Amino acid sequence: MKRKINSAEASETVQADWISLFDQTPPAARAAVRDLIEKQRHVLADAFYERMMQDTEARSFLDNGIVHDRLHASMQRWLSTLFSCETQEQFVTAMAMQRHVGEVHSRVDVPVNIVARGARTLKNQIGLHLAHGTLDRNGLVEAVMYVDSLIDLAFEVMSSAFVASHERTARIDEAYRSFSSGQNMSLERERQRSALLDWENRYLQAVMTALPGDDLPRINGSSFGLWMQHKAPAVFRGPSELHAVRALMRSIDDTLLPLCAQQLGNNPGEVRHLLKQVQSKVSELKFLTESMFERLIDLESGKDALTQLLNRRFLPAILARESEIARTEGKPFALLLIDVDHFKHINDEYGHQAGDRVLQQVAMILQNSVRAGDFVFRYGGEEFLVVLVEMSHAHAMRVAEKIRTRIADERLLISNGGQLDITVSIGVAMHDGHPDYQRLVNRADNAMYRAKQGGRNRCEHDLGFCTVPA
Ligand SMILES: Nc1nc2c(ncn2[C@@H]2O[C@H](COP(=O)(O)OP(=O)(O)OP(=O)(O)O)[C@@H](O)[C@H]2O)c(=O)[nH]1
Repeated sequence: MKRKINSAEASETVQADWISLFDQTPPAARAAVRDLIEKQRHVLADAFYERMMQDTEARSFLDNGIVHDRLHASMQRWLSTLFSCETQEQFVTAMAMQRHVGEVHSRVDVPVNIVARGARTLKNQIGLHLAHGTLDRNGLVEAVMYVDSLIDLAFEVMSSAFVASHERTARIDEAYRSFSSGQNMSLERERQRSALLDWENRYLQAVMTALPGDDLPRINGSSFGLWMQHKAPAVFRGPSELHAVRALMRSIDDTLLPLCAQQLGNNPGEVRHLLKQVQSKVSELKFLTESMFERLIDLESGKDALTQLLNRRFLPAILARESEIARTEGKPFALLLIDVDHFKHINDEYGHQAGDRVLQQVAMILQNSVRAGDFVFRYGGEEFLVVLVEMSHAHAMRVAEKIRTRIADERLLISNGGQLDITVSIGVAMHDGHPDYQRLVNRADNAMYRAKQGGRNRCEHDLGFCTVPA
């Protein structure tokens, strides 16, 4: 098990590095830097912001009067605090300041690369000022190295606080998401269906009874609208449909309702026309909402709706865990990537429904060909992925071959009592100790591709760096 370094140990290392930097840098060089910073901190802060404002990415975080004024003062404070450290106590205070800055950056979501760019800018600016000062060549080198190392130390502390805070936020976000989506989603779907219907009815009633210029009920303020704006982003994790839902609601509220209100009592023909437009937008809203809920319900259950196999959602977690077991307990695993041959032809010749039935039967054969501890996924349209746990290469090849022959021998049923012979191509890859599981999937994919190239209805393998005998 990899031992994690805790933050106390990490800050001890930074402190030890600072002490040795302090000891190695002659007092004259440190004093020259400290004096320069005290005299020029305003100029340095100016130059820093001027440079960062030229940067499109950075500008979006700084382009605001209050932020600019406050940050300008904090930048000067930051420079003074960091470069005036003479005692260990002052250094501890300076490092606490770096942690605080890292946490603020995480809350504001300033990307680390922008902070690194800022650090580089500052080093540059201070270096230029030093170069124009009175230090001799040696003194200049010592002072520049001191500035670089001290800013690097500050950046290191800032980054580790940033990462820790980001991880905390991500965990909380994830917990909130699971909590939100863990609620009964089928029930929530019903609730939102009826909330939308309820708004539609209220709107229709208002159109019948309201007088010209009266306000019509806005969809954004309805129970459906509020749920979509505030809860849906956490539940659906921001799929593109959600943007479309919001755009539709905006166009109803901002365009159609005001036009409709103007025409009430004046122009019944125009009101009818607008009503139809609202109804068509509501139909789109219903469709989008249904498809978001449907996808979520499938995903949450971890099951593929057609085959009842695992969907891809848990694949990264399962492969990461199996890689860990293989690494720590020496229990290798194998991956099979199985692709139905000429599946497009089956769809074209016998129809999509027949294709679906074939996929269901292949899924059943796969489930019945592996042990209870193995994992079977629907990986893509007509692609399946099997994780064979605690498996030698020779054994994995035997399982692959068994699956291939079973599928080739079985007559699959399609509608109207028809039967079909199909074959599959299989790529086998053994876990070879590489920690990146995507590489393992790619290797199985390459082997499967070779099986296709080699004439289909066959198994090919990829051993990677594995030394297991075949
Ligand atoms: N019936 C059905 N068809 C699907 C599903 N998912 C994907 N497909 C179809 O599967 C077909 C895959 O075709 P291709 O990728 O060309 O592969 P192929 O015809 O199997 O050819 P080879 O893999 O080269 O042997 C496409 O026509 C997809 O539309 C599904 O859920 N049901």
